[in-house]
Amino acid sequence: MTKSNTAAVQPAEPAAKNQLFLGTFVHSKALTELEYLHNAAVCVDRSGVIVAVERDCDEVKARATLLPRLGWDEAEVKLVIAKEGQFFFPGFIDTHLHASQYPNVGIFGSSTLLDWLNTYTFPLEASLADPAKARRVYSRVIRKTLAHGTTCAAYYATTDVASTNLLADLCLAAGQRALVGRVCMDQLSPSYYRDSSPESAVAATLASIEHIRRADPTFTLVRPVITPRFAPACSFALMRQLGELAAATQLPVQTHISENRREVALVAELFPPSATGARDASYAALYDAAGLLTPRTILAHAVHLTEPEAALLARRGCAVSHCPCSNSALTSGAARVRWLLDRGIVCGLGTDMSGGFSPSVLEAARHAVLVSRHVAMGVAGGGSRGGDEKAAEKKESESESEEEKERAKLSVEEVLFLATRGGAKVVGLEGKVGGFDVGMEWDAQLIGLTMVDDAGGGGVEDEDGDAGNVDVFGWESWPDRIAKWLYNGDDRNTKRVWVKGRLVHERK
Ligand SMILES: Nc1nc2[nH]cnc2c(=O)[nH]1
Ligand SMILES: [Zn+2]
Repeated sequence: MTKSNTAAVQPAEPAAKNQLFLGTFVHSKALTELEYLHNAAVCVDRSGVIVAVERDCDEVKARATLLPRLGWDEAEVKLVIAKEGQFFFPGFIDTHLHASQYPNVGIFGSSTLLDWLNTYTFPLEASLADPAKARRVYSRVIRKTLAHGTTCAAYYATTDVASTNLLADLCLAAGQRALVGRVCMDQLSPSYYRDSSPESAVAATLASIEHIRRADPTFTLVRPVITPRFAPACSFALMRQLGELAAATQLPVQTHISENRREVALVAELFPPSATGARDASYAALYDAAGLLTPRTILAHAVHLTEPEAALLARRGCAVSHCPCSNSALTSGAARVRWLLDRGIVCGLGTDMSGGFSPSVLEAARHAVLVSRHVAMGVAGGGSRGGDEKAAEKKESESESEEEKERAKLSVEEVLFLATRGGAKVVGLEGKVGGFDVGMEWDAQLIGLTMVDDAGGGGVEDEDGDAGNVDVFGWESWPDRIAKWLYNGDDRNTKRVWVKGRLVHERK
């Protein structure tokens, strides 16, 4: 068994004190609805669990009635107040990103998926077998994503077990919730970056699972995730063995599906149903034949799925990670999120660094809005479809009513749902994170927007000269403020971030 190059790091300590948060809280109530709690109080106990949500409650009232009701000694309570222009929002959940590709963010030229992997991605990932480099990269990606409000991330590491384990250790130490996957791939990649057999890939996966189990025995913060890279890079024997491992361990699975048209064609060519027993030559049927479609499976992209494939995913209870920045950057196509949701498929958002060019889920959310507009405009295909298909699609989109096209558009509320509660469901944490309900854990961010003062300045927010892009003049409604944040916000607006009640990032 491969040893980690670090001693196991203990899980992050919970917050030392009970905490009282006061101010405005905004979270998703449903897919299309944000709830605004003004002058509210949220109490979070030492274990990081929300034990009370009280409306119309200022500090005086909280001290007089709320804290005594909870039996909390007020001297022992840490108080956090959102100021004017600030609000608490659930932490973001990035349902798909490659920690190992972080150094390449923004570097993709005009490549598309298959040449991008060979040119940019495999060499970088392979180089992270160097423990010092892995530590530098992984420490940075955790700090960077936390600074953007990502409280939970579904990470791909690399094929290297020691550095995969290090990523898990570093997440625990930093207090970031994470799914950490050791990447499996035994074909069609360079010889310097490939598992030598299905058995060695499974053994390496088990080694990483056992390491994470030792480091966080209850998987409270960090969980292993079984990670076949994608079908073209895995033999059917490997996919099947990983499917069996998923069944035996009940662990989550993450992989990619139908991202790019050439990839889809390659899958059909590499895996004829006669060789796999799949019901047809589709990508989804192949994964199903391997036992990889489970209610704990996260499938990134799903851009080019067919109707029967979507029905199969829905039947198996799989979730989709929509990665709009990546799909646009690599010219993969425009995923039809409304279409997926209409078919009962759970969706969340992924940055897919470094196919995606940004570590920010907020960026992914605004691109999800824009990509949905492209779907509405009938430019869903992208990539390399043939003439006949294009013509068929044109006809189809012309026959859709204006109303139907309009439905493809995602709203501000919807993409923020996908970034929080939707993502929580994708990673198996529904009811635990993603909102501010009693019984959920305090994974949250304090967002600050710049309140423009009478002289047209940015008040105290401007003191450091780096207050961000979001100016609020005071006449905006709360939905207007949220829209301004969605379209113009960045990490400068993310003032503080908590995971399970523990402060894990503070913008100085
Ligand atoms: N976007 C993306 N797609 C993939 N398909 C297989 N590997 C990858 C990857 O690293 N990124
Ligand atoms: Zn990916």
